[in-house]
Amino acid sequence: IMHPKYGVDSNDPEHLDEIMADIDKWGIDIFEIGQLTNNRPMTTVTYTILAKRDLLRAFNICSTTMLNYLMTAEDHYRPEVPYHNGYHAADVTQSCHVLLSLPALENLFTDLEILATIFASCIHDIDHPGFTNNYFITTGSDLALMYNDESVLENHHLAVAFKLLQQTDCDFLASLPTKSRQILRRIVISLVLATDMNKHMDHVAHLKTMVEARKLSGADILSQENYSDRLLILQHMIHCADLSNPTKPLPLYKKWTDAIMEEFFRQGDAERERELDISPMCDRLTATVEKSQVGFIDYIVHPLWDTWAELVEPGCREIIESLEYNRDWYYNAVP
Ligand SMILES: COc1ccc(/C=N/OC[C@H](O)CN2C[C@@H](C)O[C@@H](C)C2)cc1OC1CCCC1
Ligand SMILES: [Mg+2]
Ligand SMILES: [Zn+2]
Repeated sequence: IMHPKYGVDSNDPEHLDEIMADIDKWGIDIFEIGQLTNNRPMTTVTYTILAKRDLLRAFNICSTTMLNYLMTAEDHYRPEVPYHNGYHAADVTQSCHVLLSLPALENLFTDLEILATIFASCIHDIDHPGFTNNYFITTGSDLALMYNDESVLENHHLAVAFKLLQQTDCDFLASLPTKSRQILRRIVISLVLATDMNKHMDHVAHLKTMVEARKLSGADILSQENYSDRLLILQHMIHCADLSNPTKPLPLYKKWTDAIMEEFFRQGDAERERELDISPMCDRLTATVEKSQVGFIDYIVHPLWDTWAELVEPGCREIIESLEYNRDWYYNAVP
C-alpha cells in the first residue's frame, strides 16, 4: 500500500511540503506541522525522519506497521496536557535528528543506535500526566508505589511504549533479529531514563570527565569504538534535546515557555487545592516567568549545552548563540 508522503494526510499538502523541507534544520516550526496534519506532529516528524534516514528499509520495517505504532503512540500522549504532549515528543525527536547529523558525530553511531535514539525520543514522555515526579512521590500515588519513587514517570513512559508493541499490527520491531531487539531495548531504556531531570548533574559531570579524559589522551574525542562512551553521548544528546527550548528561535521558545508554565500552574493549583506545599515556579499567583527562565538557562540549560558544545565543537556555535540571545531577551524582560 502507498502511504501519504509524510505518513499522514494534510489539509494543505503544499504548505506541509514547504515546512517539511526544513526537517534537518534547527528551529523548524513543530506547531505549524501539527496544524497541517490534524494534530499529528509526532507521527509526521518521526515517520519522515525514519524514512529519510532509510532506516525502514535498513531494518525491513513495514511502513504500515510503523505508522500503526506511531499513531497509537501519539494517541497515548494527552492533548489536554499543555506541554508534555505529542508536540513536545515531535520537537525532541526532530532535535535529536539534527544533533545526530552534526559533523563531529558523523559515522560514529550504528544504524541500530540511531533507530533506538529516534524511537526513544518519540516515546520518551508518552502518557505524561502533566505533573512532576516529585508530585507523584509526595502524594503517595500508585505510580510512585509501582516504581519505588525512582524515575517514576520515565519508567512509566518506557513501560507504556513497549507494551504498545503488543497491539495488533504495531510491532514494527518484529523483523529485527532477537539480538538486535535486545540491544535496541537496552539503549531505549537507558536513553529515556536519562531524561529524568534528577540525573542532570550526574550527566553533566560524567560527560565533562569523558571530554577531559579524551583531551588529555590526545585521542580524537569522537573516534571511540567503546560502547559505553557512545551510549553516554546519546544519553547527553536526548537530555539536550529535551531541554532545547531555550536554544530555539525566540517565537518558538516563548510558546514552549507559555505551555510549560500553564502545566506547572495546573500542578500548583492541584497542590493548593490539596493543601500541599506549592512546588517552585508552580504558583500562578506569585510566579516570575521571565526570572525563572533566566535561572533555568543559567543553572541548567547553558551548562548542559556548553558541555555538549565542547564535545561536538564547532557544530553547536549557532545553537549556543541563539541560547545567549534568548537569555538576554528574558533577562531584559524581567519586570
Ligand atoms: C521553556 O521552559 C522549560 C522547558 C522545559 C522544562 C522541563 N522541565 O522538566 C520537566 C519536569 O517538570 C522536571 N522539573 C523538575 C524540577 C525539579 O525542576 C524543573 C525545572 C523541571 C522546564 C522549563 O522551564 C521551567 C524551569 C524554569 C521555569 C519553568
Ligand atoms: Mg520526561
Ligand atoms: Zn521531555
